Amino acid sequence: MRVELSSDFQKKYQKLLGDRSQALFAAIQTDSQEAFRLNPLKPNYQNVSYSLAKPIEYSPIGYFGEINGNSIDHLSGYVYSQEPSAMYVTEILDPKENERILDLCAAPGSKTTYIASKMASQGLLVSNEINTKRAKVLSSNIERMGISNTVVTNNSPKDFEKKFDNFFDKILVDAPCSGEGMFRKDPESVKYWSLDYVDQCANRQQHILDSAYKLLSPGGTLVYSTCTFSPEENEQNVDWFLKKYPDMHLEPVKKYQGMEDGRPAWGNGNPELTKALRMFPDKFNGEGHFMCKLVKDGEIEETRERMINNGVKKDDVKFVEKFAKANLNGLAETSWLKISDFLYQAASLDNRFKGLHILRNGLKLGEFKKNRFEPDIAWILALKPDDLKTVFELNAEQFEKYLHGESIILEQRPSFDNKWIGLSYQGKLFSWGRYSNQQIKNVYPKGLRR
Ligand SMILES: C[S@@+](CC[C@H](N)C(=O)[O-])C[C@H]1O[C@@H](n2cnc3c(N)ncnc32)[C@H](O)[C@@H]1O
Repeated sequence: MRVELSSDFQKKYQKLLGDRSQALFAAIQTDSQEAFRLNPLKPNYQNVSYSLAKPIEYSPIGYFGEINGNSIDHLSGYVYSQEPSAMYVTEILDPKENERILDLCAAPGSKTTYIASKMASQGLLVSNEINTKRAKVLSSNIERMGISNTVVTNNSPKDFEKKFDNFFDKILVDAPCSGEGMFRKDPESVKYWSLDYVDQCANRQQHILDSAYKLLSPGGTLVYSTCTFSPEENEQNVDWFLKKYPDMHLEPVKKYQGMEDGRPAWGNGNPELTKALRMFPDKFNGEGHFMCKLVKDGEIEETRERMINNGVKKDDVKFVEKFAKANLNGLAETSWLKISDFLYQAASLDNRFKGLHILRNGLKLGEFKKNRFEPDIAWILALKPDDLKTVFELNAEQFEKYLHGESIILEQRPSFDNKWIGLSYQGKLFSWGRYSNQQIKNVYPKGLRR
């Protein structure tokens, strides 16, 4: 599909880029780059049905290629579709186990799920999204990838300021932007573009950056990224930020083939801006992006958590222990949290979260029903086959049926008789099944059925 570039856009970039602008406009008319990531949180995570012949050099888990949203690899959270340029943002952030990380503009979750996969279920990741509909998509992507150390919130960045000042070791601001770098991937986005829209985006980004500064610990790292070319939203905003907050400085980032320096001339002549990074699709094998790493002076300080009561009663524990004894090979020590009838393996019991709109705190384990406990899909997606007493491998026909919402009738009496079993296809756990009388009842959530 041809991307209709407006004359304002063309004039602007002819002025900024001179002759090179023609190469950029031509690149915008070519096909976008498809790529995907593997998920190291899963057992045998490289065992996928997609070709790994074209690795992305700057991402140890990234590959060129297209994936199918209905494949078992996708449904079981073994793969995540992400265009290649965007992958480098998380590599720059360099998340580590046991850090406290905030992703302020996180939906639909491609960078957050990458961050979590590098944290190996340790530490705390807060994934925030201001838009409620998008926050729900974020939450379900986090669930699919089997992530347990994340609190998903649906708030404005400002809402965090009072309670989380100087709290986070690392913050990602993957800002809402004018999206010029995504024109060829999403030609519809051209319709929203105007010179005024760029200015509005730049202004909104400054507000988000103001919040991010307050939430960042001394010694902490802030990664700022956009998928747009405009100087106003990139170099000019970074220059504005550095001037407003003199205890912040830019750190250089490694540049691979086709990645370019930020442009001082586009940011009031600030020479530091060469440390930022640009990707233009005429030189780089991915969509248009800008990213940079900003560090706050000082040392990271330990902050004590202020714990809340987890709401779990003695009887609740009994029900869960009974469930685990019948269906699991043990129950790990964990921080439980009960919210109404739902039980979570909490990512955080810190009372700083009080007052925020939380969609998910850690791993949703299940629900207390009358005199019993029923496990949630999120739990199975985070479990490994060895954690379960019974894993039942479906054949292709059974798998299709189960995805449609049908129950599975077994021809013979199986060797197990416990009620809650893990269902796998091609060796990948993707759902619970409820067994009784030679039948596996369908408990695949209605919203996920195909
Ligand atoms: C570029 S997208 C984030 C993409 C995401 N990081 C990912 O990798 O999947 C920017 C997000 O910022 C959100 N947003 C819009 N206005 C915002 C605001 N004022 N403050 C914070 N986030 C905002 C949008 O809803 C959108 O989901």
